[in-house]
Amino acid sequence: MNVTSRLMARRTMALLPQWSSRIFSVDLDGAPLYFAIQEKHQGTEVPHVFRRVQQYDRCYSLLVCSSDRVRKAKFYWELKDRLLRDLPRECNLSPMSSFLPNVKDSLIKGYVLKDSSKSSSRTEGLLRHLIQHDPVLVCSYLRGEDGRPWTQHLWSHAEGSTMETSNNYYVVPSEAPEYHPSTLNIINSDVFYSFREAYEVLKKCGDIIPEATSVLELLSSRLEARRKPDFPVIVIEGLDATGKTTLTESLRDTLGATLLRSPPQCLSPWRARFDQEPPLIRRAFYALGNYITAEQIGQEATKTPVIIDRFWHSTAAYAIATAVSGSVHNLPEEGSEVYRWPSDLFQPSLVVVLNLDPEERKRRLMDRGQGKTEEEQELDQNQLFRLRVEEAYRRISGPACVTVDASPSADQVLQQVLLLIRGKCHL
Ligand SMILES: Nc1ncnc2c1ncn2[C@@H]1O[C@H](COP(=O)(O)OP(=O)(O)OP(=O)(O)O)[C@@H](O)[C@H]1O
Ligand SMILES: Nc1ccn([C@@H]2O[C@H](COP(=O)(O)O)[C@@H](O)[C@H]2O)c(=O)n1
Repeated sequence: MNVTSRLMARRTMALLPQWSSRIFSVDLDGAPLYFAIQEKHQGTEVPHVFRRVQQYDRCYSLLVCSSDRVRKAKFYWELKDRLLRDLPRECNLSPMSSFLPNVKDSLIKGYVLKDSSKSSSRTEGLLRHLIQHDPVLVCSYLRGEDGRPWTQHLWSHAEGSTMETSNNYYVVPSEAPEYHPSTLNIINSDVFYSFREAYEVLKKCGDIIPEATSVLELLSSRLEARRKPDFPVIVIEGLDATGKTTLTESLRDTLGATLLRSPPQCLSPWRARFDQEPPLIRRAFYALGNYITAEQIGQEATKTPVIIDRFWHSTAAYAIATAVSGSVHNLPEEGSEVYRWPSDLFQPSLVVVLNLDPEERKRRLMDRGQGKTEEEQELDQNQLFRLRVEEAYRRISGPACVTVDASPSADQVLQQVLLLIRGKCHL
């Protein structure tokens, strides 16, 4: 190793402080399996994940690292498609992450790549290209010989050539952490707790997503002084096809109220565009939508009661449920700061969540027969995702939601919600 190469290798390591304190998590068949690394060879136990990849000839990991969080999010979002397109057919990808246990914002995402193609040249050529041009750290994993454990080798690149670091790390089993790793980065990456945080993300996107600038222009006049509304403000929440539109329109007519929604109408031209973006950008867009709706509430609630079709609960619950995989036990625990209401966002007088049996919801979706967003399809197909969204709704606090059974007739649901409104809001 010459001096430049040594420097490059050190710089690569510096990108990941406390490399050997990190835990690595690989999602195989939806369940995370953990391993750690050690500088010294102790014991011979092979982590479960490496027993599962034995049949592959070669194994690599790619972790996306960049201090520019917009670039990092975009690159990670596009990486999977790129790998699936360019890698040999015999390669298999699984989501992977690395984190410092219980350290917020320490999560780094990536993939484990298992390769059983005849030759390593195509895969390694692609990996070399990636570390030269993109914010990615590559490691290869080698099966130990003579009873020695697997080793991890970090790749670095200098002066036109790629090399593996000479100091190897031994791969060892690790306990599952107390909290699911994806909960570490939710705050201000998936859920935004202030106008400023969400605004900053869209501002940084301006040069790569021109639509972000148009959205920001709509926001420039916001943040007028907030005053307590004269009339009650009631939010109706629930999964798609639970009856929100039907109920909010009936409430509007019965109460002589103004009906608003989040995201507001003025964001419609850009919604489909932001739905294609990675969670960091997509969620910032929806978060800002709530602030625009809050502005409209401020104006309307001086004149009439206001009914809102979706608001903050939707933004936070879907974002949390998407960030975390697997069962509801992987969600941040009840009472976690992840479920708190943003301190600068208007708080409605009442939030009602419509709850519906999954089979009846499916029936209503079929009857309606409209196209579905990817997230709606996911809700349909993935019952764990649906359970996570419902549980996240329930855990959000300040204001908490009141659950109403949406299975009776539309009129019965309306009467039930009117009772709640009259009890809580003295209408
Ligand atoms: N209480 C009810 N009983 C039976 N059918 C209902 C009831 N409420 C609504 N529906 C029907 O279910 C379908 C979905 O209702 P609606 O569009 O109001 O749901 P939604 O929650 O607004 O959906 P989305 O979030 O996807 O817009 C519609 O066809 C509607 O007529
Ligand atoms: N305040 C909101 C409203 C919606 N979302 C996201 O949109 C999807 C559901 O919207 P529908 O128009 O289909 O009802 C859902 O996937 C949410 O992610 C949001 O984030 N915030």
